[in-house]
Amino acid sequence: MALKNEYLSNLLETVKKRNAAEPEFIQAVTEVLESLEPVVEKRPDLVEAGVFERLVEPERQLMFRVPWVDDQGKVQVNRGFRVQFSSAIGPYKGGIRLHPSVYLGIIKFLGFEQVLKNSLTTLPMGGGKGGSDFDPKGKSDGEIMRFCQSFMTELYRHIGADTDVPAGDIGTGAREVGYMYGQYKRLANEFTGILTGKGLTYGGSLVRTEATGYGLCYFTDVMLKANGKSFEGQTVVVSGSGNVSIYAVEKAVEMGAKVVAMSDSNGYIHDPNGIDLACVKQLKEVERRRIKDYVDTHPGATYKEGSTGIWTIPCDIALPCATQNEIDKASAEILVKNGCYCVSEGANMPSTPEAIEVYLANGVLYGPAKAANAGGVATSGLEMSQNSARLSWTFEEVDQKLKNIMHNIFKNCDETAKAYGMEGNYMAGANIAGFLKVAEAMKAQGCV
Ligand SMILES: NC(=O)C1=CN([C@@H]2O[C@H](COP(=O)(O)OP(=O)(O)OC[C@H]3O[C@@H](n4cnc5c(N)ncnc54)[C@H](OP(=O)(O)O)[C@@H]3O)[C@@H](O)[C@H]2O)C=CC1
Ligand SMILES: O=C(O)CCC(=O)C(=O)O
Repeated sequence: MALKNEYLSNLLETVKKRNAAEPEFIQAVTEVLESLEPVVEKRPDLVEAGVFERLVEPERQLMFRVPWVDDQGKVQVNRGFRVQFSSAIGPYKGGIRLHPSVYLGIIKFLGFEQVLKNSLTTLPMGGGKGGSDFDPKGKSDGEIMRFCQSFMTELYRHIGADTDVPAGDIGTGAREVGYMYGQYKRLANEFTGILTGKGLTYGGSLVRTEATGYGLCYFTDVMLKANGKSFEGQTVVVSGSGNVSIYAVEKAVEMGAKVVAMSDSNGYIHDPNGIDLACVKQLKEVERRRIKDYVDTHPGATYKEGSTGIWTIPCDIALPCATQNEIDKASAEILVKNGCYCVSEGANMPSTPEAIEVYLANGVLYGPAKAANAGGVATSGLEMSQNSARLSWTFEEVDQKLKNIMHNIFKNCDETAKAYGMEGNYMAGANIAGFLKVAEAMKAQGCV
């Protein structure tokens, strides 16, 4: 879809020129600017205040050397990033991705998405993202610890409980957060909530581990019900087998669905009897093995190489929970042909623009990532509140708050889409609603 509004079209051209080598960032900005066309018509005051130009330029981008020593005594050097995108509505907030594909463009697209996502949660959090091209796969515990300590040795001077609060993302789980927290504490000589996703023994929140996957299902459930459907008795495919995927499967099954497939970056398993989640948890969370090992103990299941083949498995509901652009146009068409009527995104930007066009053209219920996967960062916000108040809420308390937040996000996306004449287009609703809160704050705070 080409931008019709000349002002936004010119702005997008500038973004493309300035960030020419960052296709993921351009993709994320293009989608949002397309959704914001009706806002430009209605809100000339925001154009006057230069909000749109400022929204697409990060407040600060940090890049740094991360030297560490491997188990052979050899010095290794990785590149670290933190993009502090927007502090309009609160301290920068967003995860840290450790994956060999990480470069500035990936961190910028994730930081940009995070600004609008965090706004949708209604909690006071700005947007940021960090990471490194470090590959945790195959590394020993000692190597992971030395890397995390070195990463934090530079990052610590840029973050703080009221400045910037990182968390986990791909490749960064409880173990990595623990090592980073320990190093921060040692360098800063203070025990404050500068990271979320912490262990329960040192300031973490109950439900944070489950939050993104559970939140995805709470959002999807309310979206389905608003359209006369539910998870009950439905066949579901969930890509990935990491943190988001595992807890999305757990909650979808609890809500009555049958999940028949999961994947990792090497391939996917299909278990027509329903995935045995206890086995996946043991393989992935405890033993850190590959998903293909599942079939060794489940003869009724099959394994195939190549992660995108998972979308050829017939399903009613697809929950992409692995990585960006994992569903392209061809995969989206296969999903629709096989009867899939709902795609709800646990991963960040897992659908290409062409795939989204296929969903919208075929009336697929589409839950966009920045709304559907906001439960993780929302619960991080709840962890920050508990840390500030120096108390801990029960599992039930946090879970209920998470559920309320996800239901409100859906309501906000739904009502905003209707108000702008795009009923049922939750992507437009999410982009506009997320933007408006940030935009009002930016306007109120002047040209900064
Ligand atoms: N953790 C959180 O709270 C939140 C995460 N997200 C998003 O959810 C997604 C998953 O994150 P999370 O579960 O935390 O990460 P994990 O590292 O726990 O798991 C990632 C999963 O995705 C797979 N994967 C990663 N890269 C690729 C790739 N290029 N192709 C195919 N599969 C891949 C991994 O397989 P393998 O093991 O082979 O690499 C693994 O199964 C990401 O997009 C993340 O940004 C969004 C909101 C919050
Ligand atoms: O919990 C957080 O702060 C970050 C979660 C995250 O990285 C995301 O929402 O993509």
